[in-house]
Amino acid sequence: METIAYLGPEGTFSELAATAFTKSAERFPYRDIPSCLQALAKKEVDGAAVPLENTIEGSVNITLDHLVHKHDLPIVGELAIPIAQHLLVHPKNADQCMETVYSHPHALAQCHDFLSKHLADAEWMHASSTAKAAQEISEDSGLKRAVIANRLAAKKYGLTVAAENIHDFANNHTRFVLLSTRNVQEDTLREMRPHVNKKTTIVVTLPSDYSGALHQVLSAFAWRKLNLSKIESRPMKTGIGHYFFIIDIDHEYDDVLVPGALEEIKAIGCGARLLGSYPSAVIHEENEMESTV
Ligand SMILES: O=C(O)C(=O)C[C@]1(C(=O)O)C=C[C@@H](O)C=C1
Repeated sequence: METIAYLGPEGTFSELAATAFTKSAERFPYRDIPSCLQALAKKEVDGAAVPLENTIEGSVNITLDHLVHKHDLPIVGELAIPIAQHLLVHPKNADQCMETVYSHPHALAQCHDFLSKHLADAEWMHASSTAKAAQEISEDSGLKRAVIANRLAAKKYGLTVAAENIHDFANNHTRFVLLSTRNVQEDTLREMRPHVNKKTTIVVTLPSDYSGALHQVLSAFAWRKLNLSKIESRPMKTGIGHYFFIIDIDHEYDDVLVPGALEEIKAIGCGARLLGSYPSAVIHEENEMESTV
């Protein structure tokens, strides 16, 4: 893989994840997650690293929905990285009282307890990414804004860390997926961490709302002893009560078991689409991450 898209600007968690997936690829920042996926679909880049799920906040719906409704971009790798959130200020404002806290909505949500306790009177304002918030306050000390972002953004934009590790739960991780239309699985496997598992992600739609439909789908996995690590319903966007299911299977797409389960699901009238079968790894500690400064 030579080029990889990520949610920019430089210094986001997405850039940290893109670097952890592949150090050799040239990284290209995009303004939002749909633009990263669009860039890959239009072949402006070979890959895209996008967030899928956070320990505290749950699924990143914009990624899930665009992967299901708008594109056919295979997942070729998955990496969960530690998310340490810090409160950053412009060095000229180190001793000032801040009127606003600015960050990506997920970062603000991950620090809700801290904000309620220490910055309850400030306005909590959304930015397109943690690093975008950091970049903006670095350019104007008159803003009287604190941001929530990572240490990389603090270094990149010359900001002072006013409070460290302000996320509400210690084990804060975000799962990122690497998408690519190229067959890069072997490369990513080699570059990824030693503890690599194989996973398969599928999307299932039910033919109509009848009793036991989901039970029938799940039994196709149960009797094959295929463990599911996640099942989540999301709206089809066609009407209230219409859902699709994203299912993560703790197994590679082999010759027999997973294809057999998908055929069985289709035979009972459900839709089943493969989003990818890929290596999956976890980076537990922040000091295991490569810095990109
Ligand atoms: O704003 C960033 O730094 C991002 O990479 C986005 C994002 C997200 O979408 O959840 C990624 C990881 C963290 O959970 C916080 C924000």
